Amino acid sequence: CVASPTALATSGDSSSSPAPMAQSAVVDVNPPRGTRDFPPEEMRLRSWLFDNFREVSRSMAFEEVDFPVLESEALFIRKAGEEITQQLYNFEDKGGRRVVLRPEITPSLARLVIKQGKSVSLPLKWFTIGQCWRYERMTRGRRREHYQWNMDIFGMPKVRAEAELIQAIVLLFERLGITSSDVGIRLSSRKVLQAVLDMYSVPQHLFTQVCVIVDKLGKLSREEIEKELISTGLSSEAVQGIIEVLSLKSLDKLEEVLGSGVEAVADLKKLFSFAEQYGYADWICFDASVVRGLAYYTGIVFEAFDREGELRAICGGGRYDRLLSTFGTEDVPACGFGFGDAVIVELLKEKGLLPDLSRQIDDIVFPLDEELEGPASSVASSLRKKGRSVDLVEDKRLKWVFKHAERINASRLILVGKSEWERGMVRVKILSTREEFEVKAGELQ
Ligand SMILES: CC(=O)Nc1cnc2ccccc2c1
Repeated sequence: CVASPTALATSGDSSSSPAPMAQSAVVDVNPPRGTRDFPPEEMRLRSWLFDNFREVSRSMAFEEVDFPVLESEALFIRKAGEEITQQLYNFEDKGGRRVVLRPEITPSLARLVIKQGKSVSLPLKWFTIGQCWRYERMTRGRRREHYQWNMDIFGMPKVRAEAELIQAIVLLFERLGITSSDVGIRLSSRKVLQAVLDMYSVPQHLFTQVCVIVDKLGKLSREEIEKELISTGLSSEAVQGIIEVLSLKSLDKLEEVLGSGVEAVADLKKLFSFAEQYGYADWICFDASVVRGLAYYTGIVFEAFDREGELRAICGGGRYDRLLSTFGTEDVPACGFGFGDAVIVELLKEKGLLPDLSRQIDDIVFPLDEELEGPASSVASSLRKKGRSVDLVEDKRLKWVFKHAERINASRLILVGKSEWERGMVRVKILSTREEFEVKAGELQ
């Protein structure tokens, strides 16, 4: 049966306060659970943040790309037990296709690289800012969508790619006023874990599962981690060996344990020497416990965190040299990061670094009476063609117009009055100096 209007009005979650009980019910005006609206003020902050993402991407000579938010589910079916693949926002469309709202962007990037195949020359440096989704059980009450800035390099096998991506992250933080005493970037390599598993002759097929489990260090207790590792079939020596190596915080100690000439150590040393040359050495530190939670990473991995507070991950990424072969084609070395829109804003709030983003309009054009609405249109139109932002206001009292001018921080008020217009003039009021004068309408700019 069709829900009665009252049922409609009261449906939805408790946080959506239903409109007062009118005869015909109002739909639930809140967005779906876990999603956000962006009214003008929030949208100005989001645009400011995204413009900074874009500016850094431009300065690094990355090209912008984009993809559908809707993707085939097949792109995200992975067996490593990652949280992200256990919370797919998936469904069957009307054509019976298994589709998802994408939980991340890297697989779409890889899909496009494969699709473009031989027609693109490597290396590719691509970026995008896109909405990602997850379907969490109501319990957690966490957000089900966020926007991510992704920067990825395809076809650059050496550590230069990681060095470039870390510079992009540091440039972004510096643009926002965040310093290396606010935020650090922890880095390591999954080849460290690979070397440890080899030491204990752990079969290769367990590698990604072990990575996903070890990534929970800091979220789960050490006992829980050990239990999960044992349950994948690791010997307790291997488990102890892993935990011991992952607690290392110095490259030299790592070299002692793994032996010299290990690829992981060479890569990381190279990256640290690059960091000196780029000038971001004081932002980064080696931390063997960094593995990141995505199954496809194969090499260096990194994440930025706030040095105070609960050490939240602000962004993270790494090398994924073998993702394309999981889609059935030959591998292209790749490296990238994702930078979410939520934690960074929390951090900026805590640091008092949120910018003042009030509205800023150049001109208000206001006809002083109805018969001047036509002339006011031509005045507004010619100013707009000259690139001015113009708010054309009518049917208001002058008192309201002055208040409105203040609210939107207009620079000028252009009054179109009968006597002036008959002489081909308009009255201009500069709102900052209160200066007022007449100008020939045709000469206004
Ligand atoms: C802090 C936050 O909103 N995180 C968040 C929110 N939505 C997501 C959706 C997909 C993947 C990761 C996500 C992460």
